[in-house]
Amino acid sequence: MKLRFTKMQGAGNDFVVLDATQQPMPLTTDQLRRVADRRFGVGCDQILVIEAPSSPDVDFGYRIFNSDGSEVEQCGNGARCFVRFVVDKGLTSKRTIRVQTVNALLELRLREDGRVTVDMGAPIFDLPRIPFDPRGTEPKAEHGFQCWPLDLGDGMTADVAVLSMGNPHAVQRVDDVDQAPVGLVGPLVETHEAFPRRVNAGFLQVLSRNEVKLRVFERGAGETLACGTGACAAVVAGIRLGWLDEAVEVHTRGGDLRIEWAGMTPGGPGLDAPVYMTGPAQTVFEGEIEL
Ligand SMILES: N[C@@H](CCC[C@H](N)C(=O)O)C(=O)O
Repeated sequence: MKLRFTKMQGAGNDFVVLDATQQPMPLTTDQLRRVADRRFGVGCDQILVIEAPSSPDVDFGYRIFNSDGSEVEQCGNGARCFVRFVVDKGLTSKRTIRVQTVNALLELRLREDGRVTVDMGAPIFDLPRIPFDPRGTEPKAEHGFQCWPLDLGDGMTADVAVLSMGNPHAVQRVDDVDQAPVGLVGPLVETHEAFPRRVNAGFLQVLSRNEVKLRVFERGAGETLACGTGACAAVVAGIRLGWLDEAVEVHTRGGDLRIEWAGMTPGGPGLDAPVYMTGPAQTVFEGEIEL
């Protein structure tokens, strides 16, 4: 089977985008892994499949697969590439687009400057919905929000704030993100037994109340140059813990993202406020692969 694809990137988080709006594209886990493989395939962190809408309330369906072939609920950088793709391919003339993921409805807006703003919806703090099972551990509370001490074995521990942006995140604060042992600690957090569906592990360095550096060891993909939902989760956690203000520039290894959340703003909408993410989205090349 020949598969036409578009290679895209958003802040260095890279994607193979497949247009399944005309006909379904049911790829097996092995085929997804092959496409994502950087030596034997095209190479990417995630595969995005764009589908016809399942209801009149949305413009498109959108499925996301990690490079290990697992299907996931949400992908922030991917959502921005999604908009660029459907606009550039002429699949829509709209500039505000509604898409259905496996568990959420997203609203995406292509801006005049070419960047994309995504309404990522409200963060989820309810532990079973993340899902996170503290297994009897007591949390440490700061400003009414909690960090959970995870035992990582061999004398290692990590204090993580846990939340979902549609997909699960565990965020830990570090003094210097460039020196943080992301490759060692990331997989231990990702597969920790407290997270029954694994988790994305974020490492957050706070530079000021409006500026942070972030690295994320992603569930099912390893460390990526940027993670959009990871940036949303890290900023929301930082705001809830009293470290950050409402609008934050997030510097990742692949580029910058702007995250805004008014969930703790006095007189604001409260914890159900949506998170807004703005950042770049670019096509890199197009091609065909024989599977
Ligand atoms: N790169 C993404 C997140 C992709 C999914 C994630 N690895 C998961 O398993 O939840 C982003 O930009 O949000």
